[in-house]
Amino acid sequence: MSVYTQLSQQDFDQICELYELGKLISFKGVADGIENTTYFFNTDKQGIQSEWVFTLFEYTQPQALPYYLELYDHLYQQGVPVPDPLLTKQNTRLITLHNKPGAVFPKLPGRTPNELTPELCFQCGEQLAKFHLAGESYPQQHDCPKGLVFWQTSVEQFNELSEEDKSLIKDCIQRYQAAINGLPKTSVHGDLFHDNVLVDNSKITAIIDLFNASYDYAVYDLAITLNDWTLNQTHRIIKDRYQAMLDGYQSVRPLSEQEHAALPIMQQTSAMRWWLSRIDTARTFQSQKDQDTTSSKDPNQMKAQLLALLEQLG
Ligand SMILES: Nc1ncnc2c1ncn2[C@@H]1O[C@H](COP(=O)(O)OP(=O)(O)OP(=O)(O)O)[C@@H](O)[C@H]1O
Ligand SMILES: N[C@@H](CCO)C(=O)O
Repeated sequence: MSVYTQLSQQDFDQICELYELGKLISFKGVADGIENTTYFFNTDKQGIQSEWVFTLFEYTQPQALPYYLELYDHLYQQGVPVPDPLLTKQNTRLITLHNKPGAVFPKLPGRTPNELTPELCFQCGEQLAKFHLAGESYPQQHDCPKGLVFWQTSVEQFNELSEEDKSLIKDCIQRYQAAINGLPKTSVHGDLFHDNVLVDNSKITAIIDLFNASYDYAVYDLAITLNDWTLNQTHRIIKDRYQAMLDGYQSVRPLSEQEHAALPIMQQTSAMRWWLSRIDTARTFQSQKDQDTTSSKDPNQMKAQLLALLEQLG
């Protein structure tokens, strides 16, 4: 479920007016995604029909939105295939609707990939490395709200965690802290799971959902991506996919020796990070939404991933 706020024809007429998009043809809510309300809508301006995406931000911290939207634009200008958020007549990228911030993006071609072939993993690695290189010149820096401080606090506070879970997490945090000194940082996507990529004709056409982006370690971002794209259902590494993603990444941005050495602990950190943030999301849903929470993802999958990665990577 990803339509938390029901939008009407009047809302879309207002959006068309604010962005000078011409006449509304149709609109429909999008059933993917978790955190935001997403709609597709079509317009006609002087006979030219266009497709758009409207996102109403339900949970993203409003003060961080300019950072994300300008990052989209920065990456787009450098040739990374992200949708460039539209400017309104007033030259802003954000509008307010139902007392919440919202933005319009061009609807890019393609669909979430069904099959993560080694060829697609190679392309994803290439695109991520291009993202990291382009991200180096982005002037704004933003810490990930789901970073070290969040891990340290939530491991103490979440009563969903057993004592054994807590020591597993604390051990992971310690090893992360020992590995990071001197690792290069850049603007990272932070959530390049395969459902944040669109594919058309076996080619990646878009990278979407930059709302977990931050200034962070490039190799940590690669680890997040590897964990989603190159592990099987029981969290075992699928070697040809894993190697293909690393090759694709390094064809654009070779990893340093230190980054290579840090990769296993970064993969474990990624599993730990999503374990904690999935618990956090489930808590937020329970406290703020009187509705079906089945769309929030299972935190225990990430605990299992962490355990499997510890077994495989040491
Ligand atoms: N610019 C775009 N072009 C085409 N489709 C898009 C675009 N942006 C979003 N979508 C579609 O809308 C869906 C939901 O978008 P998005 O992933 O941003 O939502 P979300 O609620 O933030 O998701 P998440 O759970 O990953 O945080 C995507 O899976 C994709 O199908
Ligand atoms: N990709 C994340 C959801 C991000 O909103 C997860 O699998 O938990």
